[in-house]
Amino acid sequence: MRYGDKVAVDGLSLEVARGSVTAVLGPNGAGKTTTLETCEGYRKPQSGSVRVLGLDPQRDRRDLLPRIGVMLQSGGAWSGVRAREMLDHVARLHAHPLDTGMLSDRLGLDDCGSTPYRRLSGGQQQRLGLAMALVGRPELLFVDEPTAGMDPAARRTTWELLEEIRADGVTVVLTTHHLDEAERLADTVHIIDRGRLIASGTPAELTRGGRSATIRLVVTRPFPDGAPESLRIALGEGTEVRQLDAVSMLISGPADSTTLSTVSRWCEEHDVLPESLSLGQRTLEDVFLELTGRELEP
Ligand SMILES: Nc1ncnc2c1ncn2[C@@H]1O[C@H](COP(=O)(O)OP(=O)(O)OP(=O)(O)O)[C@@H](O)[C@H]1O
Repeated sequence: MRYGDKVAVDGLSLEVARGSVTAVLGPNGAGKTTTLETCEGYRKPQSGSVRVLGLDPQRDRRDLLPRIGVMLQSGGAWSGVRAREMLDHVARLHAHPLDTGMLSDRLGLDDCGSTPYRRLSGGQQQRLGLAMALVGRPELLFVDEPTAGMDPAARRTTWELLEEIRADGVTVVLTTHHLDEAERLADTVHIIDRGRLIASGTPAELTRGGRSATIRLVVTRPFPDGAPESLRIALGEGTEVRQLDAVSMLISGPADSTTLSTVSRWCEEHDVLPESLSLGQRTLEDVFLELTGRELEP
């Protein structure tokens, strides 16, 4: 997919299993929305092919639309329409809609049902978007950044709702640049960067093994000056040391037993008393860093 000279999605190839939750994870501008919009039939790829529920999203649009739910990243409602009116309107477009009262209640939209769309908070607009995508009982749900702009409570409710939807057998494809969201919700994660697929697998497969380990060191009183540099020298080539605050550091280095013992010896030599020294599991952030040399959420 290109916009003029700009190649937004480049030779990306992925499959989504029915009944699964798939996360397309990547930084801003990676091509996530373009990928979704191509699957939804809003964009025509210049090359390659897309099949959704066995149908061509462009050619078979009329047959596909009643079977999918789409939550756009923003918009999707007229600015003056009241939240509940919009949801009821979308429900009437479907043959067997869900009960809109139940959906409003479940998504915490009852309090703002008579508020015009443009006056809803970002999180409320997101929740209304999700309700609109769900009301037609889709077989397949596309959600673009489902929890962007939501407070922590609304995020949790949305995650629970998406888990319930999966339990009902609905296939979910979501985009996110939040690692915790992908780790919590997805059966399969596709990491994309600059329009290309750079890794795919279950969160466990992607974070297992690898070349690096993450060690978190928390000490009882502030580190001496130059501590990160001195620790990096002690650990040698291929190790990164990041000071998080006055008393904690994050060390990413080779996944072998000597790394931990070197850190503990360095503490002893520098009269630093560890409060905790823990070897952490690799996260999707580490995977992204390893593959691209950049951080996913700077
Ligand atoms: N309509 C457009 N015209 C020109 N360039 C575009 C257009 N839409 C997207 N792009 C460019 O294509 C690339 C991919 O954009 P896309 O919106 O698909 O990324 P994204 O991963 O969804 O990002 P975000 O997380 O910020 O939403 C970006 O470089 C973006 O600037």
